[in-house]
Amino acid sequence: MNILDKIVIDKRKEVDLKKELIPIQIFERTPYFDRKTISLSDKLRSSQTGIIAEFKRKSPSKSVINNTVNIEDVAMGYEHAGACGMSVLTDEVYFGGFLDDLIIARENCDLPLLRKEFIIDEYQILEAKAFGADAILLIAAILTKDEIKQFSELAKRLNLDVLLEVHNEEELHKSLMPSLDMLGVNNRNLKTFDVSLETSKTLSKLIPNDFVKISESGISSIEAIKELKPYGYQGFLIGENFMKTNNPGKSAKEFIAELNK
Ligand SMILES: O=P(O)(O)OC[C@@H](O)[C@@H](O)c1c[nH]c2ccccc12
Repeated sequence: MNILDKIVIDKRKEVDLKKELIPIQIFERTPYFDRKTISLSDKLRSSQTGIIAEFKRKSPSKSVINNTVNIEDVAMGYEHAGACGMSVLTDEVYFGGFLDDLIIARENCDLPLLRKEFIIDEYQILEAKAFGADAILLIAAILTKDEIKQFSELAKRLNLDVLLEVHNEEELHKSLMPSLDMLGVNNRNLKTFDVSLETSKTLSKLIPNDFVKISESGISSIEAIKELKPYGYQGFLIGENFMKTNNPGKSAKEFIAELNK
């Protein structure tokens, strides 16, 4: 069994338990549920740099990345740095994140927030809205075509943007549909952890231009971004490169300033 299969099995158990503890109707009565969201895809379309900076404490491929910084400081730091959006990992077991991180980020910055989660149930989409997210991630590798359609249409009804993540041609073909806003190519294979920017380059020409294209993972230099831009990428999702430093906001600021030169 690969790591992705394992994550999905654990996630199913987690979501089933949560559903018993906190019924879905509670989310509809929370203050953020009717909040006017900020569109990440719109911001990326008009951005020069397109950096989506991620808050990630640990990962299955790297174990601990940063256990000391707090999310308040990082959310403020990423906004001050000029990031276009912020991605918040909410999976606890494998990535050391919490759903509360989303609320804390929401209270400390006005960036569009992407809930980075292994979404396998509509419940998690309502939860994302209640906890202040502006966008959700859907991972093609763990969803059927029907699920992608059903989940993305629900997200649209809640005014959440949808980022659909693919890693190969087959996943891309089953996923293209109008209810998606952004198409993300993950340079990291979630089953083997191999990272290659070539994945973004090869898949770019198969993504129609009505979707905002995002290159995800393994981006650690200005050169990488300059290399990817000609392939039509408008968004760049960067986690570890910022989070491995003791001041992720500061390193994002330096990176974005360099990119703007
Ligand atoms: O830390 P990196 O290599 O810059 O990667 C960030 C982000 O792309 C990565 O965390 C990610 C992309 N897709 C995911 C799906 C689930 C969990 C994590 C991810």
